[in-house]
Amino acid sequence: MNRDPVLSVSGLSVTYDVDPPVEAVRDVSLTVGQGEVLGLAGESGCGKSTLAYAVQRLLRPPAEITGGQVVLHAVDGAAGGDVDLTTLSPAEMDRLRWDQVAMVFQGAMNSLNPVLTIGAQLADVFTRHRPAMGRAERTATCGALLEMVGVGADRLRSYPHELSGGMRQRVMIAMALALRPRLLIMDEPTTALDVLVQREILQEISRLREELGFSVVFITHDLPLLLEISDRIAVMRAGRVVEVGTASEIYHAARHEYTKRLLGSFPSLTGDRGDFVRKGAAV
Ligand SMILES: Nc1ncnc2c1ncn2[C@@H]1O[C@H](COP(=O)(O)OP(=O)(O)OP(=O)(O)O)[C@@H](O)[C@H]1O
Repeated sequence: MNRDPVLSVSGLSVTYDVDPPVEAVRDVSLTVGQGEVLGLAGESGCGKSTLAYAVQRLLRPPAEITGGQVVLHAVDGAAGGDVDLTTLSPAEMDRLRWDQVAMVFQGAMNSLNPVLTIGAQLADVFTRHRPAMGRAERTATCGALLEMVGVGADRLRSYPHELSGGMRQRVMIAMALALRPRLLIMDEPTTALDVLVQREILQEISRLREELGFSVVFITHDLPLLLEISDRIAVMRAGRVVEVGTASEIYHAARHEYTKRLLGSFPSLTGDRGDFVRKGAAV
């Protein structure tokens, strides 16, 4: 399936300037299509998170982008055109983050402020990014967001400790989707949750993506999970993308030795080969 690109990463490299330097991301090129779920797989330490943080320009020293571009494409040739995120000033990037590209990371649910209600924290996104929005509309929008992720508007006045981990992670997803970003980057968003809650949240993300049409970069070391939820999968190893293919290509016809080894390391994938690839996924 051909989709218009939302994001194109080309030749991106990131080094941690320590002694000796760590080249965490090496010459990575990837595109994410509109409405696509791109899975990013690879074992711990291969550079997945560094790549995600680089795209969002959230890296801090000693990390440094040493080359490449991260282009966010314009919607249908809209004013302003394509933007290379690596060239934006911090203030320009602040405006764009959340608004166009949002991120949910593994520990996100623990980053909610314990002394503020869920409603106040959601409202803060609008106060900062949509200052013209009136109070009543803000409250209504925050309530609708909580409904959308299955938490319920009656939780607006709850404090984080009154919600389960799964619910708090849903709140973080609501926050990430608040401004209707075009791209959602999720770095192990459900890893800390039990399997049932994880599954419910993944179904919710799939449903929301269909409803709202955003694209997703989904990062995890859990390849079976990626095979189920992704349209395409990029496999990373030691900072490089070694293979990109549709979920079906990766599952049935992996070309790279490392991908085959990675597939082989999940016993559930090497027994009777079930129907792992998501129904309706691009082949
Ligand atoms: N602050 C840092 N200073 C030096 N090296 C770092 C730093 N942060 C990460 N690295 C190194 O960069 C490489 C990539 O790390 P990264 O966290 O991006 O990998 P990952 O694939 O996301 O791993 P995980 O799944 O465990 O989070 C690793 O070799 C790691 O040790």
